[in-house]
Amino acid sequence: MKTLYEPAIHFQQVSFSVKNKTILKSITGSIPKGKITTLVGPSGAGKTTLLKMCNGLLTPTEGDLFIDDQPIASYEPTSLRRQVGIALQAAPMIAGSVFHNLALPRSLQGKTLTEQEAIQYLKDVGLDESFLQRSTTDLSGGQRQKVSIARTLINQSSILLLDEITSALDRQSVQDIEALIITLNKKYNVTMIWITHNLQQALTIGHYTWVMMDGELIETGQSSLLNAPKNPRVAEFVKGVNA
Ligand SMILES: Nc1ncnc2c1ncn2[C@@H]1O[C@H](COP(=O)(O)OP(=O)(O)OP(=O)(O)O)[C@@H](O)[C@H]1O
Repeated sequence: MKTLYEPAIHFQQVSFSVKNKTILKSITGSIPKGKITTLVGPSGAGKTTLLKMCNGLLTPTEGDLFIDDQPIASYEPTSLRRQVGIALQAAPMIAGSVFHNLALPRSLQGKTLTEQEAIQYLKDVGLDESFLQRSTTDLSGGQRQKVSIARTLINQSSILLLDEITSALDRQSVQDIEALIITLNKKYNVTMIWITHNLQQALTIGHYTWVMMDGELIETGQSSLLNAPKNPRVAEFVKGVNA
């Protein structure tokens, strides 16, 4: 398939069914390399299921998925998880210090993270070195999300999956995380897929947007498509959200 941009991820007629229920229906499309693609659609549309395909947490029941032009099945699972990082709304952490959590991805590979490196990663996400020894249980929601994002940087992932990472945050923290994601995208050229229910966020943060409905990919294009959708199903969805 010819695309105008280099794809980081390509879905070729990807379907996913579980217990006779079809959750994803023949998804075909490409996620552009180095850009932010926002993924929107009503609750239950299949957004998280699609995201989980991208780092091997779920496997298509039909169709093919390619990362950097290679079939996803050809990747060794742990190296795939390193290459494709994920940050979730709940920003799950293990009990202990921020440093302990940052060092975890390295220690899983039998490697160490120095304090100096950890401080640099904290700086990348706008936290100073005093956070290094803080307990993760004492962090605010926004700070937790920043640590969770810093943890994904440690693997130097080329693709980052973001699932509703600002949904539980106050307005200031939402703005901080949005600015952080834009900065990191530019600095490290990371391909990002960001699921959001906030259409304004999808529009302003995304370079590109995918719209899903009932397990189908019903529209893709530059995020400005959300301003004046030509597809009547997208128009109805946007109108419903903004009502
Ligand atoms: N393991 C499973 N078994 C059965 N049904 C599932 C399973 N996983 C997901 N589903 C169903 O598939 C549909 C899509 O779920 P998914 O979480 O991908 O949607 P979503 O668009 O991310 O929704 P939301 O915006 O509410 O998070 C939903 O109807 C969900 O209940």
